[in-house]
Amino acid sequence: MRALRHLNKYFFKYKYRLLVGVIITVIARFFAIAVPKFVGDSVDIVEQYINNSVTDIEVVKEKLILNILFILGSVLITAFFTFLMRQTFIVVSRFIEADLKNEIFRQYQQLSVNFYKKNRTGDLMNRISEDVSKVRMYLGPALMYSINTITLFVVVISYMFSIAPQLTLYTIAPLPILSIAIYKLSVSIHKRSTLVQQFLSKLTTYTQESFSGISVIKAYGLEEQTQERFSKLANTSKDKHIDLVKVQALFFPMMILLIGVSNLLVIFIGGNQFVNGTIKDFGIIVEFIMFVNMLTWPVATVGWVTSIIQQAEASQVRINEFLNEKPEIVNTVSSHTPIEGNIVFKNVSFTYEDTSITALKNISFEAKKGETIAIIGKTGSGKSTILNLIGRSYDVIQGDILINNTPLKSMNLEELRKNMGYVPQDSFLFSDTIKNNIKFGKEEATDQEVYEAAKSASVHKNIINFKEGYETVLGERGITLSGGQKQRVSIARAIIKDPTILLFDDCLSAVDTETEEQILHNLNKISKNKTAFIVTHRVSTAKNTDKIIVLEDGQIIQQGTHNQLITIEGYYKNLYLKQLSEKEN
Ligand SMILES: Nc1ncnc2c1ncn2[C@@H]1O[C@H](COP(=O)(O)OP(=O)(O)OP(=O)(O)O)[C@@H](O)[C@H]1O
Repeated sequence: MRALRHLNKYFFKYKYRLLVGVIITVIARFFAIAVPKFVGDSVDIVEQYINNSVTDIEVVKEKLILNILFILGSVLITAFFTFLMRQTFIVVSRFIEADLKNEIFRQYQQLSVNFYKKNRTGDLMNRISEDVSKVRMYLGPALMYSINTITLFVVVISYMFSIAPQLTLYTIAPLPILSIAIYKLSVSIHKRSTLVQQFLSKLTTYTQESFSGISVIKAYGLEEQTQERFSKLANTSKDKHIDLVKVQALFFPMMILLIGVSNLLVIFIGGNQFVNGTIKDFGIIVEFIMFVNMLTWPVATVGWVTSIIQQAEASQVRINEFLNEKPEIVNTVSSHTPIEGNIVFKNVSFTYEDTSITALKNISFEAKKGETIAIIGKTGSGKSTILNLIGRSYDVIQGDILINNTPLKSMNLEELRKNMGYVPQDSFLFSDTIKNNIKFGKEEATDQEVYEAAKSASVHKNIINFKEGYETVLGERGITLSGGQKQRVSIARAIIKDPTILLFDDCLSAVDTETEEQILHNLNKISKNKTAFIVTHRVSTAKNTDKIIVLEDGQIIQQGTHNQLITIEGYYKNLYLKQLSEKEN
Protein backbone atom coordinates (compact mmCIF):
# COMPACT_ATOMS: atom_id res chain seq x y z
CA MET A 1 0.00 0.00 0.00
CA ARG A 2 3.07 2.22 0.16
CA ALA A 3 3.01 3.20 -3.50
CA LEU A 4 -0.69 4.02 -3.35
CA ARG A 5 0.04 6.75 -0.79
CA HIS A 6 0.92 8.89 -3.77
CA LEU A 7 -2.83 9.14 -4.41
CA ASN A 8 -3.69 10.54 -0.98
CA LYS A 9 -3.23 14.08 -2.28
CA TYR A 10 -6.04 13.42 -4.75
CA PHE A 11 -8.32 11.96 -2.06
CA PHE A 12 -7.63 15.15 -0.15
CA LYS A 13 -8.43 17.27 -3.19
CA TYR A 14 -11.86 15.63 -3.56
CA LYS A 15 -12.50 15.13 0.18
CA TYR A 16 -15.91 16.83 0.24
CA ARG A 17 -17.29 14.80 -2.65
CA LEU A 18 -15.98 11.64 -1.00
CA LEU A 19 -17.53 12.57 2.33
CA VAL A 20 -20.88 13.07 0.61
CA GLY A 21 -20.35 9.63 -0.98
CA VAL A 22 -19.82 7.99 2.40
CA ILE A 23 -22.96 9.63 3.86
CA ILE A 24 -25.01 8.54 0.84
CA THR A 25 -23.72 4.95 1.16
CA VAL A 26 -24.66 4.77 4.85
CA ILE A 27 -28.19 6.08 4.10
CA ALA A 28 -28.62 3.61 1.21
CA ARG A 29 -27.62 0.64 3.40
CA PHE A 30 -29.92 1.68 6.24
CA PHE A 31 -32.90 1.60 3.92
CA ALA A 32 -31.73 -1.66 2.39
CA ILE A 33 -32.05 -3.54 5.68
CA ALA A 34 -35.61 -2.27 6.11
CA VAL A 35 -36.82 -4.64 3.36
CA PRO A 36 -36.06 -7.97 5.13
CA LYS A 37 -37.46 -6.49 8.32
CA PHE A 38 -40.85 -5.72 6.68
CA VAL A 39 -40.89 -9.11 4.93
CA GLY A 40 -40.20 -10.79 8.31
CA ASP A 41 -43.01 -8.75 9.90
CA SER A 42 -45.41 -9.81 7.14
CA VAL A 43 -44.59 -13.51 7.67
CA ASP A 44 -45.08 -13.04 11.42
CA ILE A 45 -48.56 -11.53 11.01
CA VAL A 46 -49.61 -14.36 8.70
CA GLU A 47 -48.18 -16.89 11.19
CA GLN A 48 -50.10 -15.19 14.03
CA TYR A 49 -53.30 -15.41 11.97
CA ILE A 50 -52.69 -19.14 11.35
CA ASN A 51 -52.07 -19.68 15.11
CA ASN A 52 -55.19 -17.70 15.86
CA SER A 53 -53.31 -15.13 17.95
CA VAL A 54 -54.76 -12.62 15.48
CA THR A 55 -58.26 -13.44 14.30
CA ASP A 56 -59.34 -10.37 12.36
CA ILE A 57 -58.42 -10.87 8.66
CA GLU A 58 -58.82 -7.12 8.06
CA VAL A 59 -56.00 -6.38 10.55
CA VAL A 60 -53.78 -8.86 8.70
CA LYS A 61 -54.63 -7.35 5.34
CA GLU A 62 -54.04 -3.80 6.57
CA LYS A 63 -50.65 -4.78 8.04
CA LEU A 64 -49.65 -6.57 4.82
CA ILE A 65 -50.58 -3.61 2.60
CA LEU A 66 -48.75 -1.22 4.89
CA ASN A 67 -45.64 -3.47 4.79
CA ILE A 68 -45.79 -3.70 1.01
CA LEU A 69 -45.89 0.10 0.79
CA PHE A 70 -42.95 0.36 3.21
CA ILE A 71 -40.99 -2.22 1.19
CA LEU A 72 -41.70 -0.33 -2.01
CA GLY A 73 -40.64 2.95 -0.43
CA SER A 74 -37.44 1.45 1.01
CA VAL A 75 -36.53 -0.17 -2.29
CA LEU A 76 -37.04 3.10 -4.16
CA ILE A 77 -35.00 5.10 -1.65
CA THR A 78 -32.23 2.45 -1.63
CA ALA A 79 -32.15 2.44 -5.42
CA PHE A 80 -31.96 6.24 -5.57
CA PHE A 81 -29.15 6.46 -3.02
CA THR A 82 -27.27 3.57 -4.62
CA PHE A 83 -27.43 5.51 -7.88
CA LEU A 84 -26.05 8.58 -6.09
CA MET A 85 -23.37 6.45 -4.42
CA ARG A 86 -22.10 5.20 -7.79
CA GLN A 87 -22.28 8.70 -9.23
CA THR A 88 -20.18 10.12 -6.44
CA PHE A 89 -17.44 7.50 -6.17
CA ILE A 90 -17.12 6.63 -9.83
CA VAL A 91 -17.14 10.29 -10.87
CA VAL A 92 -14.42 11.11 -8.31
CA SER A 93 -12.36 8.17 -9.62
CA ARG A 94 -12.66 9.56 -13.16
CA PHE A 95 -11.55 13.00 -11.93
CA ILE A 96 -8.51 11.51 -10.21
CA GLU A 97 -7.76 9.34 -13.25
CA ALA A 98 -7.64 12.47 -15.44
CA ASP A 99 -5.50 14.31 -12.87
CA LEU A 100 -3.08 11.40 -12.67
CA LYS A 101 -2.81 11.13 -16.45
CA ASN A 102 -2.05 14.84 -16.61
CA GLU A 103 0.58 14.50 -13.88
CA ILE A 104 2.28 11.63 -15.72
CA PHE A 105 2.14 13.39 -19.08
CA ARG A 106 3.59 16.59 -17.57
CA GLN A 107 6.43 14.52 -16.10
CA TYR A 108 7.01 12.78 -19.46
CA GLN A 109 7.29 16.19 -21.11
CA GLN A 110 9.95 17.27 -18.62
CA LEU A 111 12.10 14.18 -18.96
CA SER A 112 15.06 14.38 -21.26
CA VAL A 113 15.73 12.66 -24.57
CA ASN A 114 17.88 10.09 -22.80
CA PHE A 115 14.89 8.87 -20.81
CA TYR A 116 13.00 8.20 -24.02
CA LYS A 117 15.94 6.25 -25.36
CA LYS A 118 16.07 4.06 -22.26
CA ASN A 119 12.36 3.27 -22.22
CA ARG A 120 10.22 1.80 -24.95
CA THR A 121 7.29 3.83 -26.27
CA GLY A 122 4.91 0.94 -25.56
CA ASP A 123 5.96 0.96 -21.94
CA LEU A 124 5.44 4.71 -21.63
CA MET A 125 1.98 4.37 -23.18
CA ASN A 126 1.06 1.43 -20.94
CA ARG A 127 1.87 3.31 -17.77
CA ILE A 128 -0.29 6.26 -18.73
CA SER A 129 -3.23 4.16 -19.93
CA GLU A 130 -3.30 0.53 -18.62
CA ASP A 131 -1.67 1.22 -15.28
CA VAL A 132 -3.75 4.31 -14.61
CA SER A 133 -6.90 2.28 -15.41
CA LYS A 134 -5.91 -0.29 -12.82
CA VAL A 135 -5.27 2.43 -10.27
CA ARG A 136 -8.69 3.89 -11.08
CA MET A 137 -10.30 0.60 -10.08
CA TYR A 138 -8.83 1.17 -6.63
CA LEU A 139 -9.94 4.82 -6.54
CA GLY A 140 -13.49 4.07 -7.67
CA PRO A 141 -15.02 0.60 -7.42
CA ALA A 142 -12.67 -0.70 -4.70
CA LEU A 143 -13.28 2.30 -2.47
CA MET A 144 -17.00 2.29 -3.13
CA TYR A 145 -17.47 -1.43 -2.46
CA SER A 146 -15.28 -1.28 0.65
CA ILE A 147 -17.36 1.50 2.21
CA ASN A 148 -20.51 -0.26 1.10
CA THR A 149 -19.40 -3.56 2.64
CA ILE A 150 -18.25 -2.03 5.92
CA THR A 151 -21.50 -0.08 6.30
CA LEU A 152 -23.63 -3.08 5.43
CA PHE A 153 -21.71 -5.31 7.80
CA VAL A 154 -21.92 -2.96 10.72
CA VAL A 155 -25.62 -2.23 10.17
CA VAL A 156 -26.82 -5.72 9.19
CA ILE A 157 -24.75 -7.85 11.52
CA SER A 158 -25.45 -5.71 14.58
CA TYR A 159 -29.15 -5.91 13.75
CA MET A 160 -28.95 -9.70 13.24
CA PHE A 161 -27.10 -10.08 16.55
CA SER A 162 -29.75 -8.07 18.34
CA ILE A 163 -32.53 -10.45 17.25
CA ALA A 164 -30.81 -13.89 17.14
CA PRO A 165 -27.13 -13.94 18.23
CA GLN A 166 -26.52 -17.69 17.93
CA LEU A 167 -28.15 -18.00 14.52
CA THR A 168 -26.11 -14.98 13.33
CA LEU A 169 -22.85 -16.77 14.16
CA TYR A 170 -23.86 -19.90 12.23
CA THR A 171 -25.10 -17.82 9.31
CA ILE A 172 -21.98 -15.76 8.81
CA ALA A 173 -19.54 -18.65 9.40
CA PRO A 174 -19.26 -19.67 5.69
CA LEU A 175 -18.81 -16.07 4.52
CA PRO A 176 -15.03 -15.77 5.15
CA ILE A 177 -14.57 -18.97 3.09
CA LEU A 178 -16.42 -17.25 0.25
CA SER A 179 -14.23 -14.19 0.60
CA ILE A 180 -10.99 -16.21 0.51
CA ALA A 181 -12.22 -18.29 -2.43
CA ILE A 182 -13.12 -15.17 -4.41
CA TYR A 183 -9.74 -13.66 -3.60
CA LYS A 184 -7.92 -16.74 -4.91
CA LEU A 185 -10.11 -16.77 -7.98
CA SER A 186 -9.52 -13.05 -8.63
CA VAL A 187 -5.75 -13.49 -8.39
CA SER A 188 -5.91 -16.36 -10.86
CA ILE A 189 -8.19 -14.34 -13.16
CA HIS A 190 -5.77 -11.42 -12.99
CA LYS A 191 -2.75 -13.62 -13.90
CA ARG A 192 -4.56 -15.08 -16.85
CA SER A 193 -5.98 -11.77 -18.05
CA THR A 194 -2.48 -10.23 -17.92
CA LEU A 195 -1.35 -12.99 -20.27
CA VAL A 196 -4.36 -12.35 -22.50
CA GLN A 197 -3.47 -8.65 -22.56
CA GLN A 198 0.15 -9.40 -23.43
CA PHE A 199 -0.88 -11.56 -26.36
CA LEU A 200 -3.44 -9.02 -27.51
CA SER A 201 -0.82 -6.30 -27.57
CA LYS A 202 1.61 -8.62 -29.43
CA LEU A 203 -1.13 -9.30 -31.95
CA THR A 204 -1.90 -5.59 -32.32
CA THR A 205 1.77 -4.67 -32.74
CA TYR A 206 2.25 -7.43 -35.31
CA THR A 207 -0.85 -6.40 -37.25
CA GLN A 208 0.13 -2.73 -37.13
CA GLU A 209 3.65 -3.49 -38.37
CA SER A 210 2.33 -5.69 -41.14
CA PHE A 211 0.08 -2.89 -42.35
CA SER A 212 2.84 -0.26 -42.12
CA GLY A 213 5.30 -2.52 -43.93
CA ILE A 214 2.79 -3.89 -46.44
CA SER A 215 4.79 -2.57 -49.40
CA VAL A 216 7.92 -4.44 -48.19
CA ILE A 217 5.90 -7.62 -47.52
CA LYS A 218 4.44 -7.53 -51.02
CA ALA A 219 7.73 -6.63 -52.68
CA TYR A 220 9.42 -9.66 -51.07
CA GLY A 221 6.40 -11.94 -51.58
CA LEU A 222 6.13 -12.66 -47.88
CA GLU A 223 2.32 -12.75 -47.61
CA GLU A 224 2.22 -16.49 -46.76
CA GLN A 225 4.81 -16.28 -43.99
CA THR A 226 3.20 -13.16 -42.58
CA GLN A 227 -0.16 -14.94 -42.53
CA GLU A 228 1.36 -18.00 -40.84
CA ARG A 229 2.94 -15.95 -38.08
CA PHE A 230 -0.32 -14.09 -37.58
CA SER A 231 -2.28 -17.37 -37.30
CA LYS A 232 0.18 -18.69 -34.71
CA LEU A 233 -0.18 -15.56 -32.61
CA ALA A 234 -3.96 -15.52 -33.01
CA ASN A 235 -4.16 -19.18 -31.92
CA THR A 236 -2.04 -18.68 -28.83
CA SER A 237 -4.12 -15.62 -28.03
CA LYS A 238 -7.28 -17.72 -28.33
CA ASP A 239 -5.84 -20.42 -26.00
CA LYS A 240 -5.01 -17.80 -23.38
CA HIS A 241 -8.55 -16.44 -23.66
CA ILE A 242 -10.02 -19.92 -23.15
CA ASP A 243 -7.83 -20.40 -20.05
CA LEU A 244 -9.23 -17.17 -18.69
CA VAL A 245 -12.84 -18.00 -19.47
CA LYS A 246 -12.50 -21.37 -17.67
CA VAL A 247 -11.57 -19.66 -14.41
CA GLN A 248 -14.05 -16.82 -14.88
CA ALA A 249 -16.80 -19.40 -15.35
CA LEU A 250 -16.18 -20.64 -11.79
CA PHE A 251 -16.98 -17.26 -10.25
CA PHE A 252 -20.78 -17.35 -10.15
CA PRO A 253 -21.25 -21.10 -9.51
CA MET A 254 -18.97 -20.74 -6.51
CA MET A 255 -20.99 -17.83 -5.20
CA ILE A 256 -24.25 -19.67 -5.72
CA LEU A 257 -22.85 -22.74 -3.91
CA LEU A 258 -21.77 -20.74 -0.89
CA ILE A 259 -25.04 -18.78 -0.76
CA GLY A 260 -26.84 -22.12 -0.93
CA VAL A 261 -24.80 -23.49 1.99
CA SER A 262 -25.54 -20.39 4.06
CA ASN A 263 -29.24 -20.61 3.26
CA LEU A 264 -29.31 -24.28 4.25
CA LEU A 265 -27.63 -23.43 7.54
CA VAL A 266 -30.21 -20.73 8.25
CA ILE A 267 -33.09 -23.06 7.44
CA PHE A 268 -31.66 -26.02 9.36
CA ILE A 269 -30.36 -24.23 12.46
CA GLY A 270 -33.04 -21.53 12.42
CA GLY A 271 -35.73 -24.23 11.98
CA ASN A 272 -34.38 -26.23 14.94
CA GLN A 273 -34.19 -23.12 17.11
CA PHE A 274 -37.76 -22.19 16.20
CA VAL A 275 -38.96 -25.71 17.08
CA ASN A 276 -37.17 -25.70 20.45
CA GLY A 277 -38.33 -22.14 21.17
CA THR A 278 -34.96 -20.30 21.07
CA ILE A 279 -36.42 -18.18 18.27
CA LYS A 280 -39.89 -16.89 18.91
CA ASP A 281 -40.91 -15.61 15.47
CA PHE A 282 -40.86 -17.60 12.26
CA GLY A 283 -40.33 -14.34 10.34
CA ILE A 284 -36.76 -14.18 11.74
CA ILE A 285 -35.76 -17.18 9.60
CA VAL A 286 -37.14 -15.44 6.50
CA GLU A 287 -35.35 -12.22 7.46
CA PHE A 288 -32.08 -14.10 7.93
CA ILE A 289 -32.32 -15.79 4.55
CA MET A 290 -32.70 -12.36 3.00
CA PHE A 291 -29.79 -11.00 5.02
CA VAL A 292 -27.53 -13.85 3.94
CA ASN A 293 -28.28 -13.08 0.32
CA MET A 294 -27.73 -9.41 0.99
CA LEU A 295 -24.33 -10.06 2.59
CA THR A 296 -23.01 -12.50 0.05
CA TRP A 297 -22.09 -10.04 -2.68
CA PRO A 298 -20.29 -7.60 -0.31
CA VAL A 299 -18.39 -10.52 1.19
CA ALA A 300 -17.39 -11.67 -2.28
CA THR A 301 -16.22 -8.14 -3.02
CA VAL A 302 -13.78 -8.31 -0.08
CA GLY A 303 -11.79 -10.88 -2.06
CA TRP A 304 -12.27 -9.03 -5.32
CA VAL A 305 -11.30 -5.69 -3.79
CA THR A 306 -8.15 -7.20 -2.25
CA SER A 307 -7.01 -8.35 -5.66
CA ILE A 308 -7.90 -4.95 -7.21
CA ILE A 309 -5.80 -3.22 -4.55
CA GLN A 310 -2.88 -5.57 -5.23
CA GLN A 311 -3.04 -4.84 -8.95
CA ALA A 312 -3.39 -1.11 -8.32
CA GLU A 313 -0.38 -1.20 -6.00
CA ALA A 314 1.73 -2.95 -8.66
CA SER A 315 0.61 -0.41 -11.28
CA GLN A 316 1.24 2.55 -8.99
CA VAL A 317 4.77 1.23 -8.31
CA ARG A 318 5.38 1.36 -12.08
CA ILE A 319 3.84 4.83 -12.35
CA ASN A 320 5.86 6.15 -9.39
CA GLU A 321 9.03 4.80 -10.97
CA PHE A 322 8.61 7.31 -13.80
CA LEU A 323 7.15 10.06 -11.62
CA ASN A 324 10.21 9.90 -9.38
CA GLU A 325 12.59 10.02 -12.32
CA LYS A 326 14.55 13.28 -12.21
CA PRO A 327 14.85 15.16 -15.53
CA GLU A 328 18.50 15.20 -16.54
CA ILE A 329 18.22 18.60 -18.19
CA VAL A 330 16.80 21.11 -15.78
CA ASN A 331 16.23 24.82 -15.89
CA THR A 332 18.00 26.36 -12.92
CA VAL A 333 17.64 29.95 -14.08
CA SER A 334 14.35 31.77 -13.93
CA SER A 335 15.69 35.26 -14.62
CA HIS A 336 15.82 36.74 -18.10
CA THR A 337 19.00 35.74 -19.95
CA PRO A 338 19.11 37.33 -23.39
CA ILE A 339 20.15 34.86 -26.06
CA GLU A 340 22.58 36.47 -28.46
CA GLY A 341 24.15 34.51 -31.20
CA ASN A 342 27.84 34.33 -30.20
CA ILE A 343 28.48 30.69 -29.52
CA VAL A 344 31.79 29.28 -28.32
CA PHE A 345 32.78 25.63 -27.86
CA LYS A 346 35.78 25.33 -25.51
CA ASN A 347 37.52 21.93 -25.37
CA VAL A 348 34.22 20.08 -25.47
CA SER A 349 34.30 16.29 -25.27
CA PHE A 350 31.12 14.26 -25.10
CA THR A 351 30.38 10.60 -24.48
CA TYR A 352 26.87 9.14 -24.83
CA GLU A 353 26.18 7.46 -21.52
CA ASP A 354 24.20 4.49 -22.85
CA THR A 355 26.51 3.48 -25.69
CA SER A 356 29.76 4.80 -24.16
CA ILE A 357 30.53 6.21 -27.59
CA THR A 358 32.73 9.30 -27.41
CA ALA A 359 31.10 11.38 -30.14
CA LEU A 360 33.12 14.57 -29.65
CA LYS A 361 36.78 14.92 -28.65
CA ASN A 362 38.16 18.23 -27.49
CA ILE A 363 36.13 20.42 -29.83
CA SER A 364 36.80 24.16 -29.87
CA PHE A 365 35.36 26.73 -32.28
CA GLU A 366 33.58 30.06 -32.32
CA ALA A 367 30.47 31.18 -34.18
CA LYS A 368 29.81 34.90 -34.21
CA LYS A 369 26.35 36.45 -34.20
CA GLY A 370 25.00 36.57 -37.76
CA GLU A 371 27.37 33.88 -39.07
CA THR A 372 26.36 30.71 -40.83
CA ILE A 373 28.50 27.71 -39.96
CA ALA A 374 28.52 24.52 -41.98
CA ILE A 375 29.45 21.27 -40.23
CA ILE A 376 30.61 18.62 -42.61
CA GLY A 377 32.11 15.18 -42.17
CA LYS A 378 31.64 11.47 -42.61
CA THR A 379 28.61 9.72 -41.15
CA GLY A 380 28.95 9.19 -37.40
CA SER A 381 31.64 11.85 -37.09
CA GLY A 382 29.69 13.82 -34.43
CA LYS A 383 27.91 16.51 -36.47
CA SER A 384 24.43 16.03 -34.98
CA THR A 385 25.96 15.77 -31.52
CA ILE A 386 27.19 19.37 -31.80
CA LEU A 387 23.63 20.54 -32.52
CA ASN A 388 22.24 18.37 -29.73
CA LEU A 389 24.60 20.00 -27.29
CA ILE A 390 23.74 23.56 -28.40
CA GLY A 391 20.05 22.74 -27.96
CA ARG A 392 20.79 21.16 -24.55
CA SER A 393 19.29 17.80 -25.42
CA TYR A 394 22.29 16.60 -23.44
CA ASP A 395 24.49 18.45 -20.98
CA VAL A 396 28.20 18.78 -21.48
CA ILE A 397 30.38 17.38 -18.71
CA GLN A 398 33.82 18.02 -20.17
CA GLY A 399 34.59 21.47 -21.56
CA ASP A 400 32.30 24.48 -21.93
CA ILE A 401 29.73 25.83 -24.34
CA LEU A 402 29.26 29.57 -23.97
CA ILE A 403 26.63 31.85 -25.42
CA ASN A 404 27.83 35.44 -25.13
CA ASN A 405 30.39 34.35 -22.56
CA THR A 406 27.75 32.71 -20.35
CA PRO A 407 27.85 28.93 -19.91
CA LEU A 408 24.87 27.25 -21.53
CA LYS A 409 23.73 25.80 -18.20
CA SER A 410 23.45 29.32 -16.75
CA MET A 411 21.02 30.42 -19.43
CA ASN A 412 17.28 30.24 -18.92
CA LEU A 413 16.47 26.94 -20.67
CA GLU A 414 12.98 28.00 -21.73
CA GLU A 415 14.36 31.17 -23.25
CA LEU A 416 17.14 29.23 -24.95
CA ARG A 417 14.69 26.83 -26.59
CA LYS A 418 12.35 29.68 -27.57
CA ASN A 419 15.23 31.34 -29.37
CA MET A 420 16.21 28.22 -31.22
CA GLY A 421 14.89 26.91 -34.51
CA TYR A 422 15.81 23.25 -34.82
CA VAL A 423 15.20 21.10 -37.87
CA PRO A 424 16.02 17.45 -37.15
CA GLN A 425 17.54 14.94 -39.52
CA ASP A 426 14.31 13.00 -39.93
CA SER A 427 11.65 15.63 -40.03
CA PHE A 428 8.60 14.83 -37.97
CA LEU A 429 5.22 16.18 -38.96
CA PHE A 430 2.03 15.77 -36.95
CA SER A 431 -1.20 14.30 -38.36
CA ASP A 432 -2.63 17.77 -38.80
CA THR A 433 -2.93 20.39 -41.53
CA ILE A 434 0.19 21.75 -43.19
CA LYS A 435 -0.67 25.17 -41.79
CA ASN A 436 -0.83 23.90 -38.21
CA ASN A 437 2.39 21.97 -38.72
CA ILE A 438 4.14 25.19 -39.67
CA LYS A 439 2.39 27.15 -36.91
CA PHE A 440 3.76 24.65 -34.41
CA GLY A 441 6.81 26.93 -34.37
CA LYS A 442 4.66 29.98 -33.49
CA GLU A 443 1.09 29.31 -32.46
CA GLU A 444 -0.08 32.88 -32.79
CA ALA A 445 1.34 33.30 -36.31
CA THR A 446 -0.92 34.92 -38.93
CA ASP A 447 -1.68 33.23 -42.26
CA GLN A 448 0.60 35.75 -43.94
CA GLU A 449 3.49 34.74 -41.67
CA VAL A 450 2.84 31.08 -42.49
CA TYR A 451 2.98 31.84 -46.23
CA GLU A 452 6.17 33.87 -45.82
CA ALA A 453 7.87 31.08 -43.88
CA ALA A 454 6.78 28.54 -46.50
CA LYS A 455 8.10 30.78 -49.25
CA SER A 456 11.47 31.09 -47.50
CA ALA A 457 11.58 27.30 -47.24
CA SER A 458 10.67 27.06 -50.97
CA VAL A 459 7.64 24.90 -50.29
CA HIS A 460 4.83 27.44 -50.79
CA LYS A 461 4.35 26.54 -54.46
CA ASN A 462 4.05 22.84 -53.64
CA ILE A 463 1.51 23.52 -50.93
CA ILE A 464 -0.79 25.71 -53.01
CA ASN A 465 -0.85 23.01 -55.66
CA PHE A 466 -2.56 20.62 -53.25
CA LYS A 467 -6.37 20.68 -53.54
CA GLU A 468 -6.78 21.82 -49.96
CA GLY A 469 -3.67 24.03 -49.97
CA TYR A 470 -2.47 24.88 -46.48
CA GLU A 471 -5.47 23.03 -45.00
CA THR A 472 -4.21 19.72 -46.44
CA VAL A 473 -4.13 17.12 -43.70
CA LEU A 474 -0.95 15.10 -43.37
CA GLY A 475 -0.24 11.64 -42.03
CA GLU A 476 -2.47 8.60 -41.76
CA ARG A 477 -5.70 10.48 -42.38
CA GLY A 478 -4.30 12.58 -45.18
CA ILE A 479 -1.69 12.78 -47.87
CA THR A 480 1.91 11.74 -47.55
CA LEU A 481 4.48 14.37 -48.44
CA SER A 482 7.66 13.49 -50.29
CA GLY A 483 10.87 13.43 -48.25
CA GLY A 484 11.97 16.81 -49.64
CA GLN A 485 8.56 18.41 -49.01
CA LYS A 486 8.59 17.15 -45.43
CA GLN A 487 12.02 18.62 -44.89
CA ARG A 488 10.95 21.97 -46.26
CA VAL A 489 7.77 22.13 -44.13
CA SER A 490 10.03 21.43 -41.12
CA ILE A 491 12.32 24.25 -42.20
CA ALA A 492 9.32 26.61 -42.50
CA ARG A 493 8.33 25.61 -38.96
CA ALA A 494 11.76 26.65 -37.70
CA ILE A 495 11.88 29.87 -39.73
CA ILE A 496 8.45 31.12 -38.57
CA LYS A 497 9.79 31.18 -35.00
CA ASP A 498 12.22 33.89 -36.06
CA PRO A 499 14.83 32.45 -33.68
CA THR A 500 18.27 33.80 -32.84
CA ILE A 501 19.91 30.45 -33.47
CA LEU A 502 19.05 28.13 -36.35
CA LEU A 503 20.08 24.48 -36.22
CA PHE A 504 19.64 22.55 -39.48
CA ASP A 505 20.58 18.91 -39.11
CA ASP A 506 21.18 17.59 -42.62
CA CYS A 507 17.67 18.75 -43.45
CA LEU A 508 18.33 19.53 -47.10
CA SER A 509 19.49 16.03 -48.01
CA ALA A 510 16.26 15.11 -49.82
CA VAL A 511 16.04 18.44 -51.64
CA ASP A 512 17.45 18.82 -55.17
CA THR A 513 20.45 21.16 -55.50
CA GLU A 514 18.47 23.85 -57.30
CA THR A 515 15.84 24.13 -54.55
CA GLU A 516 18.60 23.84 -52.00
CA GLU A 517 20.27 26.87 -53.51
CA GLN A 518 17.02 28.83 -53.35
CA ILE A 519 16.51 27.94 -49.70
CA LEU A 520 20.08 28.89 -48.82
CA HIS A 521 19.66 32.14 -50.68
CA ASN A 522 16.46 32.92 -48.72
CA LEU A 523 18.15 31.85 -45.55
CA ASN A 524 20.96 34.28 -46.18
CA LYS A 525 18.43 37.08 -46.30
CA ILE A 526 16.51 36.11 -43.18
CA SER A 527 19.48 35.10 -41.08
CA LYS A 528 21.26 38.45 -41.06
CA ASN A 529 21.26 38.66 -37.25
CA LYS A 530 20.96 34.97 -36.63
CA THR A 531 23.59 32.37 -36.06
CA ALA A 532 22.92 29.34 -38.20
CA PHE A 533 24.47 25.88 -38.08
CA ILE A 534 23.96 23.66 -41.08
CA VAL A 535 24.98 20.04 -40.89
CA THR A 536 25.51 18.71 -44.39
CA HIS A 537 27.24 16.18 -46.61
CA ARG A 538 27.25 18.52 -49.62
CA VAL A 539 29.90 21.05 -50.57
CA SER A 540 27.18 22.94 -52.44
CA THR A 541 25.50 23.67 -49.09
CA ALA A 542 28.72 24.55 -47.31
CA LYS A 543 30.42 26.67 -49.91
CA ASN A 544 28.60 29.98 -49.23
CA THR A 545 28.72 29.80 -45.44
CA ASP A 546 30.97 31.95 -43.28
CA LYS A 547 32.84 29.04 -41.79
CA ILE A 548 33.12 25.34 -42.44
CA ILE A 549 33.99 22.88 -39.68
CA VAL A 550 35.17 19.49 -40.87
CA LEU A 551 34.74 16.64 -38.39
CA GLU A 552 36.29 13.21 -38.38
CA ASP A 553 35.82 10.70 -35.66
CA GLY A 554 34.63 13.39 -33.22
CA GLN A 555 37.54 15.74 -33.87
CA ILE A 556 37.82 18.93 -35.90
CA ILE A 557 40.28 18.17 -38.65
CA GLN A 558 39.77 21.31 -40.73
CA GLN A 559 38.23 24.73 -40.17
CA GLY A 560 37.90 27.74 -42.51
CA THR A 561 36.01 29.19 -45.46
CA HIS A 562 35.30 27.31 -48.67
CA ASN A 563 37.96 29.28 -50.54
CA GLN A 564 40.54 28.54 -47.87
CA LEU A 565 39.73 24.85 -47.55
CA ILE A 566 39.81 24.04 -51.27
CA THR A 567 43.39 25.14 -51.36
CA ILE A 568 44.46 22.82 -48.53
CA GLU A 569 44.98 19.11 -49.10
CA GLY A 570 42.52 17.17 -47.00
CA TYR A 571 38.98 15.87 -46.53
CA TYR A 572 37.18 19.01 -47.75
CA LYS A 573 39.20 19.46 -50.93
CA ASN A 574 38.77 15.78 -51.79
CA LEU A 575 35.03 15.98 -51.20
CA TYR A 576 34.84 19.13 -53.30
CA LEU A 577 36.66 17.55 -56.21
CA LYS A 578 34.60 14.39 -55.98
CA GLN A 579 31.28 16.20 -55.93
CA LEU A 580 32.44 18.51 -58.69
CA SER A 581 33.29 15.62 -60.98
CA GLU A 582 29.97 13.90 -60.13
CA LYS A 583 28.16 17.09 -61.17
CA GLU A 584 30.10 17.34 -64.41
CA ASN A 585 29.41 13.72 -65.28
N1 LIG B 1 21.55 9.43 -28.87
C1 LIG B 1 22.66 8.72 -28.97
N2 LIG B 1 22.97 7.80 -28.04
C2 LIG B 1 24.10 7.10 -28.14
N3 LIG B 1 25.00 7.21 -29.11
C3 LIG B 1 24.75 8.11 -30.06
C4 LIG B 1 23.56 8.91 -30.04
N4 LIG B 1 23.56 9.71 -31.09
C5 LIG B 1 24.69 9.45 -31.76
N5 LIG B 1 25.40 8.49 -31.14
C6 LIG B 1 26.70 7.98 -31.58
O1 LIG B 1 27.59 9.08 -31.57
C7 LIG B 1 28.37 9.09 -32.75
C8 LIG B 1 28.18 10.42 -33.46
O2 LIG B 1 26.87 10.48 -33.93
P1 LIG B 1 26.26 11.75 -34.66
O3 LIG B 1 24.80 11.49 -34.85
O4 LIG B 1 26.64 12.98 -33.93
O5 LIG B 1 27.01 11.67 -36.04
P2 LIG B 1 26.73 12.44 -37.39
O6 LIG B 1 28.04 12.95 -37.84
O7 LIG B 1 25.63 13.42 -37.21
O8 LIG B 1 26.27 11.25 -38.31
P3 LIG B 1 25.28 11.29 -39.59
O9 LIG B 1 25.93 12.10 -40.64
O10 LIG B 1 25.16 9.84 -39.96
O11 LIG B 1 24.02 11.88 -39.10
C9 LIG B 1 27.92 7.90 -33.57
O12 LIG B 1 28.88 6.87 -33.41
C10 LIG B 1 26.60 7.48 -33.00
O13 LIG B 1 26.45 6.09 -33.02
